[in-house]
Amino acid sequence: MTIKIHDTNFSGTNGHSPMETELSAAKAHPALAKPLGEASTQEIYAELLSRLGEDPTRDGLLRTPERVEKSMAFLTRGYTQSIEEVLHEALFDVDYDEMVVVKDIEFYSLCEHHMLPFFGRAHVAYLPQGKVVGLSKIPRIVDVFARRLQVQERMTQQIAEAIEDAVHPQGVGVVLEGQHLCMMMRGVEKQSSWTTTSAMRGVFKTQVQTRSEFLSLVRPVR
Ligand SMILES: Nc1nc2c(ncn2[C@@H]2O[C@H](COP(=O)(O)OP(=O)(O)OP(=O)(O)O)[C@@H](O)[C@H]2O)c(=O)[nH]1
Ligand SMILES: [Zn+2]
Repeated sequence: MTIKIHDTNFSGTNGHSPMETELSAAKAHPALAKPLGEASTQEIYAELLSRLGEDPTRDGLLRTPERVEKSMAFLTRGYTQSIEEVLHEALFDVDYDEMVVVKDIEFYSLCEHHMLPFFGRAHVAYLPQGKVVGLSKIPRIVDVFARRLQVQERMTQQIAEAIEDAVHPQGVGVVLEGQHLCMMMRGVEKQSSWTTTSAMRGVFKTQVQTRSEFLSLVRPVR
């Protein structure tokens, strides 16, 4: 099964800034009957292990809260990064007006509904008009948005917006193909379904030929 969602029009902004994240984290969640007070993140993970029926004091689990805290910080490090930092001024004035395509960029993200991984490949293209971006910065932009709690549609749009804002090209095309563990190891338990999302901007939206060239170059296989 493949779900294709094209030109989705999510109103999401460019993710949350660290400041916004702090603010929203400070609000009490309805599931929290009592404030957690001074509990540290590691204490909360230890408590979680206990509530799952485990013994957090057994040898194998003793350092698990510490490891999970570190691992979650890595998996969500996009909240502490900005596109400006990542670009690091790697924008160059180059007189090249043919399509630039970086395809098969692997990504790993976490779905915001279950906090389970979804992962796959991103294909990114743009048609410059006087400015190009350092090639490595394109996968870096993908990672800034992947390393947050996401839905695939919003992530697709955020990547397109970031490229658009950085190089003001004639157009941008982004296709993401992902597999969601929340649909594989739980829930509907479908092992072979891939979700394809796309965001087409500028001439990638208005010119069928440009869009077709992009899609034929990336040839999503599924
Ligand atoms: N559109 C979209 N949906 C997603 C994404 N990741 C996970 N989901 C879906 O989010 C939905 C959450 O649905 P709910 O009914 O609230 O949660 P649930 O009971 O756990 O749903 P099931 O997964 O069907 O068991 C599910 O349909 C997931 O497949 C994503 O990136 N985009
Ligand atoms: Zn999910």
